[in-house]
Amino acid sequence: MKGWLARFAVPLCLVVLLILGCDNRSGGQGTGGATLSQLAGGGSAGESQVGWLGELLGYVVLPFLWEGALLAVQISALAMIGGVFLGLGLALMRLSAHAPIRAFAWVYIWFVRGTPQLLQLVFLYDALPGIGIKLDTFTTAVLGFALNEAAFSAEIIRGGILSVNRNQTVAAASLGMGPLLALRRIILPQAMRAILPGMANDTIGMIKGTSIASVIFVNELTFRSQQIVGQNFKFFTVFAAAGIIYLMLTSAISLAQSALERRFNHELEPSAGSSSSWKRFLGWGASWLPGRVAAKATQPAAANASPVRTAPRPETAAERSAHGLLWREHLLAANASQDGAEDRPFVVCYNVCKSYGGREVLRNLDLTVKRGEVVTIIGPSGSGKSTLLRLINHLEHVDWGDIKVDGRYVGYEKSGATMRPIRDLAKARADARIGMVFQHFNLFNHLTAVQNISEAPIQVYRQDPKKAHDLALSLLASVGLGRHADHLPHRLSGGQQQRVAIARALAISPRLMLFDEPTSALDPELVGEVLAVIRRLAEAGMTMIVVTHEIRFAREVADRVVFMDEGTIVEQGTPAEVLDNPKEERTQRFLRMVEREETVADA
Ligand SMILES: Nc1ncnc2c1ncn2[C@@H]1O[C@H](COP(=O)(O)OP(=O)(O)OP(=O)(O)O)[C@@H](O)[C@H]1O
Repeated sequence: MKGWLARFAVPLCLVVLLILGCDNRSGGQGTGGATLSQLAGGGSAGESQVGWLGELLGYVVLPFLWEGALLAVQISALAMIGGVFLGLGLALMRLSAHAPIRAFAWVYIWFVRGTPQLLQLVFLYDALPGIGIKLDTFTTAVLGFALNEAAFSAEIIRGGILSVNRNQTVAAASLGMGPLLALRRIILPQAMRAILPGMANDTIGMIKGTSIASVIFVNELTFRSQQIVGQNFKFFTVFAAAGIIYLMLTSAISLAQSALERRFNHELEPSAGSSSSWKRFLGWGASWLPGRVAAKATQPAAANASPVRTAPRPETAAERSAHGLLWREHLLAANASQDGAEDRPFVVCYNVCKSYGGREVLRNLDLTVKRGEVVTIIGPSGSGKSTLLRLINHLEHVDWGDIKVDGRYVGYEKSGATMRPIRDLAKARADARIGMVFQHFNLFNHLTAVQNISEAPIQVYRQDPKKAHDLALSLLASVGLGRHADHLPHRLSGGQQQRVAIARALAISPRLMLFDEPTSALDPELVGEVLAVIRRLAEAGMTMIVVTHEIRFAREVADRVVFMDEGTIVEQGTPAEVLDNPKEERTQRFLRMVEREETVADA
């Protein structure tokens, strides 16, 4: 109730005062309104006994004013649509990697935001005929408002896009999504929550701002009010009526905003919260505050859901065998096209160099991985392990050297001694079918577990949605999360999220799986459930490169352990060779340090 009062008491008081003030200032004579036809026809206000409220309502329902309001709405709607599309283009230009494109968008936004809209309208109205373009006043107004809106919405959209974690784009790219697909399916739906309030503000501002179109003789609501006032001099009553009409129009925008915010609230699951847009607008039901919405959202479903941090139910032998079969089937499908090249090294990195801002991160690195081999990479922080994985999947360009997966470059063409990225990098990544699992899971926050998994098969690989959905459900079951199919990522524990991320990578039928410290962001009690899934993948014969700090795990699953330091491979061999009898002093020092840490953790 308090919140309701705080939100609406002040505006309501202002409206009441305005109405009372109108009555007093219009003479307080208790005069009634003129008949509508008199007003519309320009006749003087007739006297009646309906009182000030009746007079005000008379103006509010006046078709002459509503026609003007309709014009204002038409101009705003068309200009808003044009402005948003142009604004999206400008926002993307502002985020472009090419400086001239960024500069062009910046100058446009700077110029349009820095000059009064009134001047822009008058300029368009007077200057365009000078170059042979003659537009009517309505079209000029729509064009003027759209061009102006584009500059403002560009910055709102850019802000929304920037508010989405960059890891979402990286995860989309790793699944073979191109920049536009990732923007449409992953980034914009998440950015909408940040974009909507600003856009609603702009739309409301534009509906009110259409009044300045009267300078080029657009006959909209304010202009029409002025016409009536010019004939009956009832300034306050007529303008108060116009104000009420504006308020009704802008309230409709607020309602639409409320409904859209609900639609794009990825913390709110479909089953949670049933309050309508009206209730939300009025402050009843779910709160406008995201925190409270989220809290409310989780309550009803929580009763049915299992507690988030449960120990995984041990898998039965039958389940294990069924999941093993599913994964083997998956592997066979992915490898079907390969033409008897079993003996060829599957991943070949040769003389790979990578620097960031002059700092060498990988130095002349050579690594080969055989088909079906499990290679774990260990090494101190900053030694370039994650960078190597990102280069193999071409999430980053190599500076020098060669990387081939199954005998092919992933999105490069060779030019002399250097590799040049090709134009359709997304397609190359999709064709390579390299599944990647990240340290911080990078699940798409607005999609449920099952949607996260089926997104790439449907959108990138054009699989039948029903089949993709069924496969996603089986993969979820295979990682022990069958009951969590419809849960959004924030409802899952870290271990569960990571298992969904593994299932998502498996859904693209990968021929190679890259794991980038898959357990290092997890609480110790959740590590086991993720390692169990990776272990089963290894048993199924998946080729894998796993960057990890889990030495015990590396010892258990790896065919080969690679120790990296300062951007190069210091030592590699079987787990027994590298972990039990390391030759290099640097490896020995690292393992002693890890052992100390593990002892402390175990204690
Ligand atoms: N995009 C980037 N821009 C600039 N520097 C980067 C970038 N990515 C990585 N680096 C730097 O490259 C070095 C190697 O990073 P990388 O993440 O590959 O190391 P790592 O061995 O995986 O470390 P950790 O185990 O801590 O994840 C680090 O010093 C890091 O700061």
